[in-house]
Amino acid sequence: MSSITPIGANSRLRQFGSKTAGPGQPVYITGEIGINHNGDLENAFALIDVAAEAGCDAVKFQKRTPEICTPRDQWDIERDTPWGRMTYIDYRHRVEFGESEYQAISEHCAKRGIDWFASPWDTEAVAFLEKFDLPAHKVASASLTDDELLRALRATGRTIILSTGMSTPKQIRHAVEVLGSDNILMCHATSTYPAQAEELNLRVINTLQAEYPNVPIGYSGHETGLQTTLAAVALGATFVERHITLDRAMWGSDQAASVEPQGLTRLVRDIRTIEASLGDGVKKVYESELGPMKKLRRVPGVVAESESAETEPVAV
Ligand SMILES: C=C(OP(=O)(O)O)C(=O)O
Repeated sequence: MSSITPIGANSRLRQFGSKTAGPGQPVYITGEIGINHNGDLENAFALIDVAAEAGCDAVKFQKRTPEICTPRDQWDIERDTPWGRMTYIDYRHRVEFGESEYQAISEHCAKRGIDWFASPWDTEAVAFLEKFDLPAHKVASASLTDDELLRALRATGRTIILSTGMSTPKQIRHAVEVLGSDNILMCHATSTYPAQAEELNLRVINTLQAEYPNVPIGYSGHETGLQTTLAAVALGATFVERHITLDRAMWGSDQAASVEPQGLTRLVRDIRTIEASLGDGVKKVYESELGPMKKLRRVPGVVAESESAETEPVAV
């Protein structure tokens, strides 16, 4: 059980270690390493460095217990891999990090000043991750209907990010009932790799905001390119996650739909610009507009002090 105290029922803010995510807070940006490290700790360190240098708040991994997560009839199927021909279950072990590797990852992240967390895909993986003092856990879209996993995650008391790809509104409602809404942040997602623009349906971010007013809403993107993730931020996403890779041509199922180092740097920079530009929604006349106003406005009009903030802030 964690020592983290929830910010409180009905608050739309969520704690991620020393950082806070939610409306009015900087977008919490996560570089999803997933299994793009290909089981190699040096690749993981290099990806952590890339995310830290780009200005991400966190990196994320996926943690599976291969014997639980791999259907029994798939175990013995052989496949070619960069490490030679091997059975699928051996391959699943090959790309999974154990305790000593995650200890090294913890130390490396601390050195680089970046958080890490993971999506556990089974309850043993939850127990494994609880050995580390993580800022959050994530429910992958594929796990949204796994009540046993959701209950184990709720019991940790940590912030839970719930991804909603491949899920119906009814399934999402049920998952929120199981997890409780006080400690979750929900992500809109489309679970295709790469996802097509026509199927991103970014306005669902606003649909979720309306249905879950006390839950911060974020975006977990699997598209190629960056524009649509920036659009998600403009629509009010308070959390963003994108897969990251050292090189899209590397071996592995998620590499091609991942963002490379240069793209990640641009993405973080542009998210910060967009969040600064969204403002508070209160219409006002800026000091910096007074000069141009004097030069350009033929009829000065009357601006009383009380008129400078006529509108209410827009709730996002
Ligand atoms: C697959 C994952 O998430 P999403 O559904 O957001 O892609 C994950 O976090 O492991």
